[in-house]
Amino acid sequence: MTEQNHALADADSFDPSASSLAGHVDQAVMDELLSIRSSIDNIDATLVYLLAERFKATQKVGVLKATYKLPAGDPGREAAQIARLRRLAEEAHLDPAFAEKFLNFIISEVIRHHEAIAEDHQATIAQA
Ligand SMILES: O=C(O)C(=O)C[C@]1(C(=O)O)C=C[C@@H](O)C=C1
Repeated sequence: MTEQNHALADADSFDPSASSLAGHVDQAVMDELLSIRSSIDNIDATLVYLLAERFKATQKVGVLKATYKLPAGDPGREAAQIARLRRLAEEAHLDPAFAEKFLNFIISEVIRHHEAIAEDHQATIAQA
């Protein structure tokens, strides 16, 4: 999404019928598109809630790891989880390469958070 589109799509004023196609396609086609998009809207909202819950859990892991000076990353856990999610993706007819890329993207952000938590923890200890 471009900066300009981002400004237009303010979360508080979400217009489910917003579209650059408005006025350019047949109304019946537009109605069908909007009907499908209502499911996409629910799924995207669910994804945000799911990710928020996941980051709440990994935040706790970050604090635990910082407290006990454990490394941010756990390659053994990552490999096991990636293999599992690739299998689940195949069963669900989702591209397993995409599932792996998506998980790696999330995990790299989690590791960044873990490192920041560990730095804060060390700074707090140094001050005491
Ligand atoms: O389970 C952990 O140890 C985590 O830190 C969480 C998590 C993840 O986001 O799934 C992140 C980093 C690790 O490399 C492995 C897994």
